[in-house]
Amino acid sequence: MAKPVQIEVWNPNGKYRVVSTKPMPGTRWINLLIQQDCRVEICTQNKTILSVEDIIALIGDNCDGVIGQLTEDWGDALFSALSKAGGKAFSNMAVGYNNVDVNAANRYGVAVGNTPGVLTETTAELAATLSVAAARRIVEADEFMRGGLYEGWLPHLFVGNLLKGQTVGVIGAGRIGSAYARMMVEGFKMNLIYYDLYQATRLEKFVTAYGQFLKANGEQPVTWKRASSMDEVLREADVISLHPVLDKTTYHLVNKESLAVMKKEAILVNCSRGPVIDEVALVEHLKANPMFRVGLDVFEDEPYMKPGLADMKNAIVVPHIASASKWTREGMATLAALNVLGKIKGYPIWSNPNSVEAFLDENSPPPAACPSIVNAKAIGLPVSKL
Ligand SMILES: NC(=O)c1ccc[n+]([C@@H]2O[C@H](COP(=O)([O-])OP(=O)(O)OC[C@H]3O[C@@H](n4cnc5c(N)ncnc54)[C@H](O)[C@@H]3O)[C@@H](O)[C@H]2O)c1
Ligand SMILES: O=C(O)[C@H](O)CO
Repeated sequence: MAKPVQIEVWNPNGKYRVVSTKPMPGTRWINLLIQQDCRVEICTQNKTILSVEDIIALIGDNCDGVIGQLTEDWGDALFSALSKAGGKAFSNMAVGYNNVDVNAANRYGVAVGNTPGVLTETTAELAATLSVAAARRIVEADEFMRGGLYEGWLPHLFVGNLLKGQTVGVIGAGRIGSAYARMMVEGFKMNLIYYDLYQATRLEKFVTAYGQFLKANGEQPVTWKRASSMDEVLREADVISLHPVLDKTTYHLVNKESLAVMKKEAILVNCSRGPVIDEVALVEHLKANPMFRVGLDVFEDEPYMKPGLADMKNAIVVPHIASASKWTREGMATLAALNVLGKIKGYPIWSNPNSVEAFLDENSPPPAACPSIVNAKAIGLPVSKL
């Protein structure tokens, strides 16, 4: 049994007990819970990643629901503890839920919530930021200036990659991948090639329409192409951004062999999950190809980087901040809380997890529904008709 953990309690006499394993941005998520007669217990322990034992101690012997984090191992042990405590509601404060054993949750009839949609543009904006920063060697140039090394303008100083008219590649053209693709096409007039298991029809229509607009104005139209394989994207694109889910089909999707088919001066960006890239192979590729550049927000062994990565000047590395805007993180907290609250109150599941704006309007009460439950069908939850 882990030692008792530090907690902050809201509405101590609430009928339902909801635990949050981390303090989360904003207060709307707390108010929405306490207004519905929940006692909210927030773990304030100064420990970045809680262990299974820590969370079992938090759950205790009476708990109606838990809001957890992507850094936590939500499997049989935690869902068993939550079920024994009388709880059937869990939500990740994240859209990705590869840290959750959904089959284990199904065995205990626990709903698994996630937070899609609210973080789409914020995440895509960081992927675009890393793309441009890598293309124009911003971090290297900043360090050069701060190091007092600048002696005046030079023709070859920090020459990087032009984006306009080049090809942007997207692996995983879902919500975020499509938003990123549009930013790079509409913002930098790049041509798109994407690979996904499903056709990104809406994205294709946007790019077609933008191309027609440019042509009507006497400019070179942009184009799109759906690749028949991931390698086709890696071979043709100048900038490639990874936005698939992490599952057994995308683990080490980018490896030594796929890196070898990429252009020697290509840019690779990863704002999905670290294990989508074989990071050991990436470090070797960066060492052997100084003109190849990466922008990484996620890492295979977070919070650690594989040996050598931190020394690479052709790598930009940031600590999993792609969804880190105030509005977005407060919205994620709200969606996660409403997933748990909705399950506790017996609400149906929202019919479109790609459109969650109704839950984010601070001036009106949220719909009486769970924004996004990934195993709703498996545990027989009804879908809202709202
Ligand atoms: N770095 C961050 O802070 C951050 C923020 C948000 C999301 N994410 C990650 O991004 C992922 C995507 O989020 P989303 O909202 O766009 O999800 P999404 O479900 O809308 O899109 C994921 C896409 O990946 C595609 N895909 C699945 N397997 C594939 C494969 N083998 N090859 C190619 N494509 C494949 C799916 O068809 C889908 O279109 C999340 O699962 C999460 O892990 C990271
Ligand atoms: O999956 C997610 O939502 C991110 O990794 C955190 O925002």
